[in-house]
Amino acid sequence: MFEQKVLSEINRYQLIPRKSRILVGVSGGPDSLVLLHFLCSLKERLELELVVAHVDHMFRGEESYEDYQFVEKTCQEWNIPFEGKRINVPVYMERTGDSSQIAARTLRYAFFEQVMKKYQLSILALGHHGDDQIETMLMRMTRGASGIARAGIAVKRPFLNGEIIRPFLVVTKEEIHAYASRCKLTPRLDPSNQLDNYVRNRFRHDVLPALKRENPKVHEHFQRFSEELALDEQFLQQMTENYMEKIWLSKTKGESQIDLNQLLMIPKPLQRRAIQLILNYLYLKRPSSLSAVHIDQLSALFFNPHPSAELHLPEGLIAEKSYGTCTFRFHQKESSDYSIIIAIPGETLLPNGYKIKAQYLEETPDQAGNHSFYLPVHKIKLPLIVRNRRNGDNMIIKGKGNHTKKLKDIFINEKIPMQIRQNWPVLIDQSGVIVWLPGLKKSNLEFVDTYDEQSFIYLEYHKA
Ligand SMILES: Nc1ncnc2c1ncn2[C@@H]1O[C@H](COP(=O)(O)OP(=O)(O)OP(=O)(O)O)[C@@H](O)[C@H]1O
Repeated sequence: MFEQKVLSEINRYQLIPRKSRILVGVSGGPDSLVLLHFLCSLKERLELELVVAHVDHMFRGEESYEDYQFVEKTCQEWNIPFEGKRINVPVYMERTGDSSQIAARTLRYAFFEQVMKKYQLSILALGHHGDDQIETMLMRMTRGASGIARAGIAVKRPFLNGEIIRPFLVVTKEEIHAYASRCKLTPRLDPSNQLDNYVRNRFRHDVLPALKRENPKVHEHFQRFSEELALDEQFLQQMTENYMEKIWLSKTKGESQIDLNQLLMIPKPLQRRAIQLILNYLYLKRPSSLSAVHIDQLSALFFNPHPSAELHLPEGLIAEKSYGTCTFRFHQKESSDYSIIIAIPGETLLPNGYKIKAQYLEETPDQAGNHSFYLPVHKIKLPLIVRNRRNGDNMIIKGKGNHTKKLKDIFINEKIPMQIRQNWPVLIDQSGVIVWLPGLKKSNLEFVDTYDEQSFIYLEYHKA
């Protein structure tokens, strides 16, 4: 039974203590409308205080405003305080360059925060369910996530002074729909959920049905895997931290040093995590500019039998190995040559005072101008690297005929002054193919007009 399943999940994780003050995020769709209905049924017994928040992201004109009015009216009928906001997400996307999903999420959570403070609520309840969990985990693993990033959506996690809870992860979409029709609820349906141009929807329509045919309770196994993985990761992280005191020889702002023998002595699965912690410390507030490639490069340096070697990392960080120690220091290069791995997602600062912002996109993008670039992941070999120009550089220009052009000629045609050319960023992939001359010319690798691409990297070039 639906109710029993959800109640035992609530008890198991102690999601809703008696007298909880809860904000329910209600889009008007089946999941969150059923969640609200279900929580209302517990209201008296658990002496709950419920408030509803709804955000109209203004993606679908009047139709999305009808969702707003629907949720507002339902709350009036069910006698629950309602807080709604219409936010022009498309305008925000234009200003920040964020994808529609990231922008909508950021603004929605900001509004949730506001309402929770206003009513002094400590719990935010959301309607994610078991199918969402499977899709999320498959998408993350397909994209190559590692460590804790492979775990799915948490049943409960800290938020503000309280928690976000998701009591429906234990049930499927079908079970929610059955509850809705049993209780004669008439939720709104978001047409974007039916479209096939989001990666998530492709997993939903193509992959999920096959898994459910194999085992209708597959969501329970994914849920268990996610929870076990999160616990294992937490434990391994704690173990790694316990070793760090022995690994660090000195930690100062200018220069830090580690004991390589100590690092190589700890269990192998912890070594990678220790390197991650070292890099997090060295880069202070910049962990987003780090990628798995840097960890690979560092462990290659540490494990290399040669007693001394040097590795140049982003933002001028140099790792210098000498026998049993490795010293890290930041250094401004005298030579004007540079070569930096692009952080995805993240922002990479360039020596010419600009930056490249990169993120993965799930939906099929629109065309971009000269300061942004949509790169289908399957067309290149990661990592992406930005470097200055080298003798003999040439690229295949996007456009009629896809002809090859020397960078030298592009700079001359575009009248770029000599002294600026040397520092101009050139984006290449791992095999050295020139992908983009940011702000100047695009290669033929940019997404053109096919709608069946899997996943994109969206790059933007701005002043830092
Ligand atoms: N516009 C919104 N306003 C308020 N809460 C929202 C909104 N969009 C999503 N939520 C909350 O976040 C949860 C997950 O959102 P998501 O978009 O992944 O699910 P959904 O399939 O649209 O769910 P639903 O069937 O409730 O519309 C929803 O169940 C709901 O609790």
